[in-house]
Amino acid sequence: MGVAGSGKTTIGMLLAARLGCPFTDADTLHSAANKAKMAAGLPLDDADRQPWLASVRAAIETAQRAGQPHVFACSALKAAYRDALSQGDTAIRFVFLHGSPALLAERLAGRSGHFFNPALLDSQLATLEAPIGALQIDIAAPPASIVTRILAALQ
Ligand SMILES: Nc1ncnc2c1ncn2[C@@H]1O[C@H](COP(=O)(O)OP(=O)(O)OP(=O)(O)O)[C@@H](O)[C@H]1O
Ligand SMILES: O=C(O)[C@H](O)[C@@H](O)[C@H](O)[C@H](O)CO
Repeated sequence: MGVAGSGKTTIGMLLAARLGCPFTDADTLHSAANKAKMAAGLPLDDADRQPWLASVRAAIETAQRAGQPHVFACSALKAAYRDALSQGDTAIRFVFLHGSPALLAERLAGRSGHFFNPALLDSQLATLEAPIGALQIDIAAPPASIVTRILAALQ
């Protein structure tokens, strides 16, 4: 979890590869309307996110039925969103990727071919409710070392 540009896709894919398990990016579950809204520079609100989070929760339940580890990348910015995703299941671990606004803006500016409008970073940071008790990882390090840290902490 984390705001746009924090590396959820990059780190999540690498983590899943290291775990030898599937990876799901919640970005692939957004409706066309949500993607168009973000591309137009408008932040999603609770009502926009509700059906999307329900889809992510459904994907989590499918993964649980498969009975193997699964890595999800999802912004999950508010505590209520994380509650909707985990439904109190403590086996679902959240990894919070956090970094300075300047580094996040630099990462978003360096990325192309993505529907997310970098101008929305401020709203992402304003919406973010940092999780208490979750594993918190500084995104300044290279991806491989971030993944090594996450693996060590999750064991
Ligand atoms: N630790 C890192 N070091 C250097 N570059 C990174 C790191 N993590 C991610 N990046 C780069 O930063 C950009 C944003 O990363 P990524 O797309 O994975 O973020 P994200 O959180 O999935 O974003 P979004 O929520 O908008 O999909 C990408 O260009 C990626 O290659
Ligand atoms: O909750 C949200 O506002 C959205 O999930 C965004 O965070 C984007 O999906 C993503 O970060 C950009 O690709």
